[in-house]
Amino acid sequence: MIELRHVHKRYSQQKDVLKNVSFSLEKGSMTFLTGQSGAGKSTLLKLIAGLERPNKGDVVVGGEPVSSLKNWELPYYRRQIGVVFQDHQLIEELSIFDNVALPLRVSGYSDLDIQRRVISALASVGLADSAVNFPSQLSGGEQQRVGIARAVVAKPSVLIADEPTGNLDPELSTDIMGLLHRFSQVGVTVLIASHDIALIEQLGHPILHLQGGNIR
Ligand SMILES: Nc1ncnc2c1ncn2[C@@H]1O[C@H](COP(=O)(O)OP(=O)(O)OP(=O)(O)O)[C@@H](O)[C@H]1O
Repeated sequence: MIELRHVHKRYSQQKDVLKNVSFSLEKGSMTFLTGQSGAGKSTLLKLIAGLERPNKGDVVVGGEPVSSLKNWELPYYRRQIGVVFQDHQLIEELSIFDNVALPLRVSGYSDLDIQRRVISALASVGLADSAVNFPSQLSGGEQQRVGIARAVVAKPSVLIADEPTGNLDPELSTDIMGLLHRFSQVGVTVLIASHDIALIEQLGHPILHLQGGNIR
């Protein structure tokens, strides 16, 4: 489902961030990505999301050669990728409903479709009753759930999360990881960058460790 073949990445004149990285992830798998600060975790996620291009090698997602898509093709490709950030990046002035609806509105979905999908996405993260609230009325863990609802509302085939529990306490972190796992169980391929070694070792999913530009 996600395959990296001999991927190299460097930014401008810097040293290589990723050197000859190859791996593949099955559809419906859940995998963690670890590594020290600066190891290249976010860079690797951005390559999969089509937000950066490799200098060498191929990134293939769902059979699509992402690294060779033309710039005008990338926005269409990105619609199948859900992204969850550490700082959930909700818009304070918009209701929870409107925050989750945003990617659908940008993609031109009908109002009826938006209504149906947003309520279903909020229900999938246990927040169907919070649609009319605003972000500041929710706890940190609930706000992160809204971020996940927004990431899955367009039914992506891939969900990538960059430190999704970085600002949460251990109990809420376990909840969020459990929620992400539920999406993998219905066929979404999930890749999560995390520093939280203790938590991810306890969860028992495969771990890719980035060190010195390679997967160890
Ligand atoms: N847009 C950019 N331009 C130049 N250098 C960059 C850019 N993005 C990242 N880098 C550099 O690439 C390296 C890897 O960064 P990246 O953010 O991928 O690491 P990370 O493992 O996600 O780190 P952290 O855990 O601190 O978020 C770092 O040295 C960083 O400074």
